[in-house]
Amino acid sequence: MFTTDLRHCRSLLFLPASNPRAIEKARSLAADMIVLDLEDAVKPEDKAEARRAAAEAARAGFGGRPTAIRVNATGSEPFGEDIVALRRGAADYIILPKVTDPRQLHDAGQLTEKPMLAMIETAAGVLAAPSIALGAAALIIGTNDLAADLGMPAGAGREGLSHALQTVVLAARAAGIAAFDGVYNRLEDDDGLAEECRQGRAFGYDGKSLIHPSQIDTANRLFGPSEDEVAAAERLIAAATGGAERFEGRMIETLHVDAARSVLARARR
Ligand SMILES: CC(C)(COP(=O)(O)OP(=O)(O)OC[C@H]1O[C@@H](n2cnc3c(N)ncnc32)[C@H](O)[C@@H]1OP(=O)(O)O)[C@@H](O)C(=O)NCCC(=O)NCCSC(=O)C[C@H](O)C(=O)O
Ligand SMILES: [Mg+2]
Repeated sequence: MFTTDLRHCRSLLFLPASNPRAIEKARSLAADMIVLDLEDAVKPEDKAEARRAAAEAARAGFGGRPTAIRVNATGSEPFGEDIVALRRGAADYIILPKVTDPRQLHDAGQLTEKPMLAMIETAAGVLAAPSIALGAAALIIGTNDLAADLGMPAGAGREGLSHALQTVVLAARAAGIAAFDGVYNRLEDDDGLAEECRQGRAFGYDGKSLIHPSQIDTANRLFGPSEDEVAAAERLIAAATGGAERFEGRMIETLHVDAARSVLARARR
């Protein structure tokens, strides 16, 4: 299931690899990527068993959907065992958390054959994002850790993260890779989740990290092109004759035709 183009992924469902019920449940869920977590969702005493369970779950697969394993951060005690144990396993991707320097990806790459997604979760990571992106298959912003690293008070909202949110997308696009938004923690606030998905998409993110099955439909709907967008793209392509021209009261050029074709390609996937 390996592909280097992850821009079609709208929903990345994280689950603790130490939770067998969640693993079982994930097999029937419509997330575009399943992420088995070994890092912050797993207690220290459960790390070894979670590593074993993640390898087994990836081997069994998730109905052909891409599977990633988030290992513990480089420099942490379990990191070495994680990366070595999983290097030839069945997971399609490794997710490296708290990347602050491109050398971490390079060094981890000596220990695994898997393509790696890098999580940007600290001020240092944001500032190094353009060079980190050059060695990654995608970037994921870790908004919880980042808010903590920046010293933002609990419940501060995302305004203070806007520079980082934009920087991560810029870095990903400059490197030609996908960018994924962070998680939304409030499990029972569907409107808040939808608002954050719309905001993430407006920033240019391809999809969102998720923590609960109830969040999948919203992310898939809001990160995929809507029916209105598809219809508008079809009208634009049918009307365009090349060069600058008037279309439905606005100026369009070749780049708008290319963008409309991308919308249709994304809708097809
Ligand atoms: C957040 C949770 C701890 C909530 O758990 P709980 O209240 O027990 O959930 P429910 O009772 O509503 O669950 C109903 C059923 O759904 C299954 N379930 C729950 N979550 C998941 C999931 N993520 N994937 C698959 N299935 C899931 C339950 O097993 C129930 O099934 P059943 O028993 O058969 O009915 C919990 O949702 C959870 O653990 N979520 C994931 C947490 C996680 O992975 N965290 C790491 C990623 S967060 C991140 O990356 C932050 C980043 O690092 C940053 O810094 O920002
Ligand atoms: Mg984190």
